[in-house]
Amino acid sequence: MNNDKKAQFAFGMVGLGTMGRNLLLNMADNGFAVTGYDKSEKMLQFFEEEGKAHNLKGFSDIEDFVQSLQTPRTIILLVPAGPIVDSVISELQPLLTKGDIIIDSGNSHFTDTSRRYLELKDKGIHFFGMGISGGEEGARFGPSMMPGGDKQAYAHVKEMLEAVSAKVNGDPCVTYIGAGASGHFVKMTHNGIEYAIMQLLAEAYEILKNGLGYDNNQIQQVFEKWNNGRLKSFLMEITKDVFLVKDDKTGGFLVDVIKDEAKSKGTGKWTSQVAMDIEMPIPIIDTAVSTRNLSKLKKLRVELDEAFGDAEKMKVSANFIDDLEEAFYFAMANAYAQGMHLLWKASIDYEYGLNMAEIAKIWRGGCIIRAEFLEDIYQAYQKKPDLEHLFADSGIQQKIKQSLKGTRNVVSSAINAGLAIPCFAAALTYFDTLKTGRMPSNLTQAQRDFFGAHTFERIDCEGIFHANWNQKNS
Ligand SMILES: NC(=O)C1=CN([C@@H]2O[C@H](COP(=O)(O)OP(=O)(O)OC[C@H]3O[C@@H](n4cnc5c(N)ncnc54)[C@H](OP(=O)(O)O)[C@@H]3O)[C@@H](O)[C@H]2O)C=CC1
Ligand SMILES: O=C(CO)[C@H](O)[C@H](O)COP(=O)(O)O
Repeated sequence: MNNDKKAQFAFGMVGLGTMGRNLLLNMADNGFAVTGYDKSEKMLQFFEEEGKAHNLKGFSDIEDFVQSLQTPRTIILLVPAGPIVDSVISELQPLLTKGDIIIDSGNSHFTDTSRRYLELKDKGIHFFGMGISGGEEGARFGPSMMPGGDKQAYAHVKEMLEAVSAKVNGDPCVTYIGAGASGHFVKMTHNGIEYAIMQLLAEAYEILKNGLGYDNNQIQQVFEKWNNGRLKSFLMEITKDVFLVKDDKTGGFLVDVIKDEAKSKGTGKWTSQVAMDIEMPIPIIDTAVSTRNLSKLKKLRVELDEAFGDAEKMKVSANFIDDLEEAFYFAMANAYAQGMHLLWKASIDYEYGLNMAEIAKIWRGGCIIRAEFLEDIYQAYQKKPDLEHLFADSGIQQKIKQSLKGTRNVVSSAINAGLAIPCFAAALTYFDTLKTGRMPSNLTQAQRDFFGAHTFERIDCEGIFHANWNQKNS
């Protein structure tokens, strides 16, 4: 796109909160003339602060906003997910022209996106569900973006999205994800992985603090060291920095005065719900969601803490921190593997046609789950694009094998001490189950047939069987 074309106002933003405001400025910085609309007074404030310095226009009337844009218009929505998205679309729709594009970049549920995609397709409007990740900073200086929708319409937005996205080795952290709601499905899964990694970091903190008795400075140093190695990631980086921040009110560390109840907006829960629907096991993500819910049971936890007593200090060997690094690597790898496995299955079930290597590639930069390990994931799926599970890759297998001893030591030591490490434990039990050639599920099948005549299959011949299990007295 030449500069004259970029200077034509064809891109608009609805919602100028944390994400919309920053993405709009990012687009303007990249030479795109952009128009913003927000129903609140934020709009006027925003354009007073930023309007003069950039190629920006702002409107508080939605009709003026739409009319200010040249066709085909591209309108990005960064408003809260849910009914507000529907209400904005119904306000916009009569004002639009066939061929215009709406991109919903909020964290919408992918089933809402499928519905909106079909409703707008009927009206000649291209609808993209585009996950965006990177928070405030990412939106401003380079997020990772996951657009799904009409492939031909993508050509209209490709250059702009590539320009504003984060870059890794010069490659943009955005790609066409696939048909329909695939963009939002992939973003939802990204957030599921985000929940899992955040919980693993919290459990590492628990082990260091309550298992080993480390103070915040020592904990900070461990995370800092890890962030200089193979565990390097955005979440590790911000976590190490959390332990540096002092509280103005008490003079102590801020982290120590934060209430231990973790909130959530729902994307992690959706990941688990969908995984159950399509029968894909993602127990680390499920456990991370449940653990946030457990954290909310503060009153009950305090009561039971008094009844059952504290965890013990861990009795550990000299190289325990190295074991913990291995355990973190192992559990983190399992969390990414489960997320990728979910995407692999969703791609088949929903006919998304996902390119797993490309997804790993655009997650290497800009997004919340960006991590050194994504380079390994990218390489594995590049080598074998239809890889069912990350652990079927021989390179990954080597690394997992090397981290197993330390993982078993950490998980068993923590469990023996009575420390809660639900996601580390879920990672290990998931792995141990996945590598079990013959599970005890034959017994489950026998029980189902016993009480409900649900039938079973045999290992020695084809067919469906039912047995008379009431033979004890015969
Ligand atoms: N914050 C983050 O780190 C990330 C957020 N997201 C997703 O992006 C979306 C936006 O998030 P975020 O920017 O944080 O949210 P904010 O609440 O900061 O911003 C949303 C903006 O939309 C405005 N708005 C609400 N209703 C309307 C309407 N009917 N017409 C026009 N404007 C409206 C709000 O105005 P008012 O405040 O007056 O209601 C507000 O200015 C959400 O879906 C979120 O889940 C995705 C990735 C990261
Ligand atoms: O999408 C995001 C990052 O990728 C958001 O920050 C996300 O909404 C955070 O989720 P939650 O509030 O449930 O922790």
